[in-house]
Amino acid sequence: MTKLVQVAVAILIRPNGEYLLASRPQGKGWAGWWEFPGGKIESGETPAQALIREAQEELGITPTQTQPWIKRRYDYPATHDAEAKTVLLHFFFVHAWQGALQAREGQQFAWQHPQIGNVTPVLPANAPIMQALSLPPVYAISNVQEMGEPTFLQALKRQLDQGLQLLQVREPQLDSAALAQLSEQILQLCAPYDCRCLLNASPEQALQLGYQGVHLNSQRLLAMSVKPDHLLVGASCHNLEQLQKAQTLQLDFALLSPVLPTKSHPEAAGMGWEIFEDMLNGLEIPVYALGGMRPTHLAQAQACGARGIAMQSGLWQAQLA
Ligand SMILES: Nc1nc2c([nH]c(=O)n2[C@@H]2O[C@H](COP(=O)(O)OP(=O)(O)OP(=O)(O)O)[C@@H](O)[C@H]2O)c(=O)[nH]1
Ligand SMILES: [Mg+2]
Repeated sequence: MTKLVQVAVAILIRPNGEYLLASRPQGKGWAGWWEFPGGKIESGETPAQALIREAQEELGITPTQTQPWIKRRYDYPATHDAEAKTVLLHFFFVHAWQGALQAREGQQFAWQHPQIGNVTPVLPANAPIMQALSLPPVYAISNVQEMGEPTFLQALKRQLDQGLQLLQVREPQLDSAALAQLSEQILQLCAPYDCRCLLNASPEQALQLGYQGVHLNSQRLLAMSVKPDHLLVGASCHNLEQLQKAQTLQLDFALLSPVLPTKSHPEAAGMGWEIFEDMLNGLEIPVYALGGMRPTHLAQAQACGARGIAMQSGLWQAQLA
């Protein structure tokens, strides 16, 4: 049996989503590969304590604002410069720190744009983490049906000004002419911003109306056999079977709902955070929590391993409060 190594990993992240990678120094296994700063948890240490110590030792900084994220297990084979081992990686976001970055182990640093990583090779255990980081923490869902078009468009503009980067247009009440007209307005409003829009419909409809992505409901997900080309693809899931299907198809992300009870689906009880966390354990596809979410739930969702939260009324209402 290979040994299990527990590791604390620091994702230094800037408000615009850029994150820091470092090259593994000569003399360590997998030298030259890119990784997040971090290292082995010593006996008697919590993962959060190890995170601070490793940041001080490797980077000369002290994290002041941290947030636990995904835990990930990975089996490394033996290589020319390292023995076989299984790692349990405890990823943390580090949003703020004291001190200036220093390469205390002779490593190189590279800040990465979330959608345009430009250093390779990155340690293989990190591939799903980079996929998740290419998506923003908040996924908005439109609500023209309840708010009316002018109020919704105003609220959308305010969210775009505040940095919204991912939007699902979901208006099943509209006929195709009304949907085309609304889509044109939304896409025009979003165009100057760094915000990707997905249509909740078929991939053909999404492409035809000029969207960058499609959001599949669970029925469309189950009927699909290959990921549609040329689109960012998300899917709504309500159980493990659907999550696994989304992962097998290599979709870009999934939603899992309902986590908490919600006004839009009053008949459904929420699964709660514990079951939500269990369902995400071991999955590689990025997942957003949906159902009763408000902006204040983000840290809780991420501590369960989610990429972030998806919100409909919780988002548009938050800014009116
Ligand atoms: N730091 C770090 N380690 C990672 C990442 N991804 C990943 O699989 N690992 C693995 O986790 C383990 C961390 O070990 P490390 O070499 O950084 O440990 P350390 O800083 O305590 O140094 P040491 O070698 O002096 O004990 C390695 O097996 C490494 O391959 C990552 O993004 N960052
Ligand atoms: Mg290290």
